[in-house]
Amino acid sequence: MENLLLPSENLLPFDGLVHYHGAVMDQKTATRYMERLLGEIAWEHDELLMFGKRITTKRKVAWYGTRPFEYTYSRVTRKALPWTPLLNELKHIAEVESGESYNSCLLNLYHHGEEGMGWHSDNEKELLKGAAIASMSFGAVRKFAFKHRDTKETVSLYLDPGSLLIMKGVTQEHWVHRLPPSKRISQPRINLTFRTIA
Ligand SMILES: O=C(O)CCC(=O)C(=O)O
Ligand SMILES: [Fe+2]
Repeated sequence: MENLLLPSENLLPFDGLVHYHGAVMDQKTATRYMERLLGEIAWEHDELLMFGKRITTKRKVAWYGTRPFEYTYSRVTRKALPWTPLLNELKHIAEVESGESYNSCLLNLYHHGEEGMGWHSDNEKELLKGAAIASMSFGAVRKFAFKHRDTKETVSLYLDPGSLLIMKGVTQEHWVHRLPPSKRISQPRINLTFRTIA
């Protein structure tokens, strides 16, 4: 499926700014980065507290920072792993494309389409409020959706390998987003969100 969108267009009708840049590298380069990310990142199953119980996610995650930041989500505190040359290359691409800067990166590995992420916003207290978040995707094409907290309006698009999606302004205050599961997809996908810890 095609997204006929220009990066200059805001995908949201109001209350935030979301720009889809599409692929920001050629597909051979994107495939190479997918392989390197699979091999070089310290992937771990995520532990969450849900209804007071400790649960382990099927998807794998990793969190890296340019400094040893601490970050708490779903009541679990984590310390950022030390920055790597690979992440530096990808952060540079995200910064040049978006004209913004970042100091940390949360990575998610979805082994196949049945793994996804539920509705949430990226509004953890450690994040610099209003700062841009750059989402870079590799591997399987997956659908990504936004839903307005009050009007329940939804906006969705497909995220291609090597693509960049920028969320900024008041987006996280008014919209939640998710990666819906899809039974038909058997290939893995990796997503990186470059963020700014205050
Ligand atoms: O995998 C994605 O595209 C979304 C990831 C996400 O929303 C997050 O890490 O907060
Ligand atoms: Fe998110």
